[in-house]
Amino acid sequence: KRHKFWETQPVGQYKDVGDASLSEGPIEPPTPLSEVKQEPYNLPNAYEWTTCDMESAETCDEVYVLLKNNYVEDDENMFRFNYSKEFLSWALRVPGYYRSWHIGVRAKASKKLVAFISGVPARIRVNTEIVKMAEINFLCVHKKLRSKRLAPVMIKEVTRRVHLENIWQAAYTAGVVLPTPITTCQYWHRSLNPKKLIDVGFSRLGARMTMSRTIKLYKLPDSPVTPGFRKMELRDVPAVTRLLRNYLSQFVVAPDLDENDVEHWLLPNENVVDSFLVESPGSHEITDFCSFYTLPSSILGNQNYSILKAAYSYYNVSTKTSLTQLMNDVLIVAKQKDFDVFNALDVMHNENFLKELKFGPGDGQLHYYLYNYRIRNALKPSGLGLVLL
Ligand SMILES: COc1cccc(CC(=N)NC(=O)c2cccnc2OC2CCNCC2)c1
Repeated sequence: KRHKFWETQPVGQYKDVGDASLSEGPIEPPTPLSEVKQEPYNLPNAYEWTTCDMESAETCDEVYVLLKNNYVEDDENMFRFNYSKEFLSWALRVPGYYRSWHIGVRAKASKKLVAFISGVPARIRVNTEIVKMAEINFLCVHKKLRSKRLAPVMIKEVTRRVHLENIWQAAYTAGVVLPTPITTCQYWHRSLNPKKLIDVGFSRLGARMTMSRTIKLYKLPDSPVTPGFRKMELRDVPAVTRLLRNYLSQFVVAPDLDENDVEHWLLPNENVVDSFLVESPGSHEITDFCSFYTLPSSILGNQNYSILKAAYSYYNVSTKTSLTQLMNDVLIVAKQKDFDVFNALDVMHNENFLKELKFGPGDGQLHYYLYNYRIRNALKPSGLGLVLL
């Protein structure tokens, strides 16, 4: 497929795949800051750039409404991601963030926000190299402005602003294939409220299955079974950081998280992220960790329901409790919190529990990309230790 824009960018090109002569690392060297384009790229005349100050409740609400009405839908256009305002604030106001990387496009006449793209700084380890990167997310163009070729200019503008902060690599995901994925993940769903999922068309009643048989199939205990399983607290940050850093070191690509990052990304934050750990009752040693983030979806066109309450597997570490038992406890807690479905990608060691815990395969794939960084050997999803929101 022709990728007019992506063929001009420093990303792995299809023709490079398998070329062992190409070394791992940056594709292009950094540009001297004086040579980085100082002024913003040109937009079509009727539109203007705006920096979205996510600390302003009003601007945060504008971004929320734009995404709620125009962001990613599933392949059958039955659901649309409905990131909450508090989630967007958490996802964008990260330790060391740059306000200039929260980029909007307004219609000059109406001043309405019609497009958005964001970047947040992250330290990502690729094999033994720790690389400062921008995590790019929430690229959204209003439905009425599609195919005006706004996305390429928004990607170039966020790239320019990232370069101005002397950062030359980025990480991003997409449901579509672009040049060239570092890995392609399958997503899986575990029903928690099968009756609602079938009613809204997310799931279908299995062949030779009745509704009551299906409800029984997905039934879970009322509370977690692992002794010492509890909610993470602020005092746990040092121990969880040690546990997580050690666990993530086995993957080819993973975030390089310090205590400050762990406090931001993994401390429980109501309706945004939930995290739990296992503290051995005797030794008080923290042996296991699990977490999920809250990302509801709008249900498009159903009489009885308007929101699908979905939990997304985040970072999980098992050193004493089996990963399967740990994740079953996470499912139990998600059900207690009235989630309808628990989603997971087949990254890290997730494939070891998916089938046993009655996850079903989703109907799509999520592709991971690095910008201006070549990885020599193709990565399996099990080699990926990075979960993007
Ligand atoms: C159920 O509502 C949906 C609303 C919009 C799209 C999709 C399908 C889909 N595209 N799902 C995923 O990308 C996905 C499935 C499992 C785990 N993480 C995922 O995506 C995350 C990470 C990438 N950014 C979006 C959220 C589902």
